Amino acid sequence: IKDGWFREISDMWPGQAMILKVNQVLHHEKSKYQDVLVFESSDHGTVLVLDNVIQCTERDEFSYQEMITHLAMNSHPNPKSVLVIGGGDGGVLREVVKHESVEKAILCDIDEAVIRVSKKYLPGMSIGYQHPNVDVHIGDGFKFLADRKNEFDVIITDSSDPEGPAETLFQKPYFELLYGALKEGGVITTQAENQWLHLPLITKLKKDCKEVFPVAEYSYTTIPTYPSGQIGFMVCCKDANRDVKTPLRTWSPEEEDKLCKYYNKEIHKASFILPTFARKALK
Ligand SMILES: NCCCN[C@H]1CC[C@H](N)CC1
Repeated sequence: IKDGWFREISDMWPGQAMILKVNQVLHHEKSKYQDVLVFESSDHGTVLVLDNVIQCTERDEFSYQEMITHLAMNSHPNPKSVLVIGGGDGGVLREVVKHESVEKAILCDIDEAVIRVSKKYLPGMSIGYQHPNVDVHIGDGFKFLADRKNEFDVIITDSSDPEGPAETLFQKPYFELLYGALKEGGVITTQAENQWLHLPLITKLKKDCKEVFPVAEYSYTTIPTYPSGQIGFMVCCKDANRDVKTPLRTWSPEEEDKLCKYYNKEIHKASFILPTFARKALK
């Protein structure tokens, strides 16, 4: 932070940077895995930063948390057991428990510091931890999945970027673990980066997913404070006949307005419509 501004400079988005005005730093520590920073911004609420990369801001986190969750949950007929890998801020859990069908939701994040700090400084997201059907596991998602077979209806990988603790969550062996941990008809979503910045990575990601899952589609949402203002998801299903681009289950318009600020059944479908340059690369 210099002259009251935070700059998100990284070689993952060369030559550009999001810059946010800082009112005050609330917390800063070196955890076992990464640098953890929380600051009060002038216009985006409280901001969580890991290794100098913006993870979420109170102003726009709902876009990402709702889409990565409901794209998966509404592509499953009756999701009862759900696993979140990463997601330490609690926002995805908050979205998962909006579905009454959920009997058990487990969150597995490698870094206890992110959970501890989110509970203290991000109450609007960490509210997800308060639900009675939620269990928290501190550990490497890769190891957690290794001995879980045929257990989950939905697995959401809410990860940071490939540079850092989440590196293995973008590789094919991880998708094979996900496949094994899913029950029949299971659905996954993963954080799948930005089509303007990471198209080669997304192309490889989709190729790897298609070698493991019969259905694998890229979807994206708009989110002002992520690099280039949007982020994508890989949506995969074990059932070759499942059309993940159309929600299987929908809330009524009134319920949609009550439950979500971004996700709705139209944007579920629209999120898979890609610009030609991305559609060609991801064919
Ligand atoms: N629950 C928030 C997870 C954060 N997701 C990522 C953070 C880093 C970004 N460059 C990409 C999304």
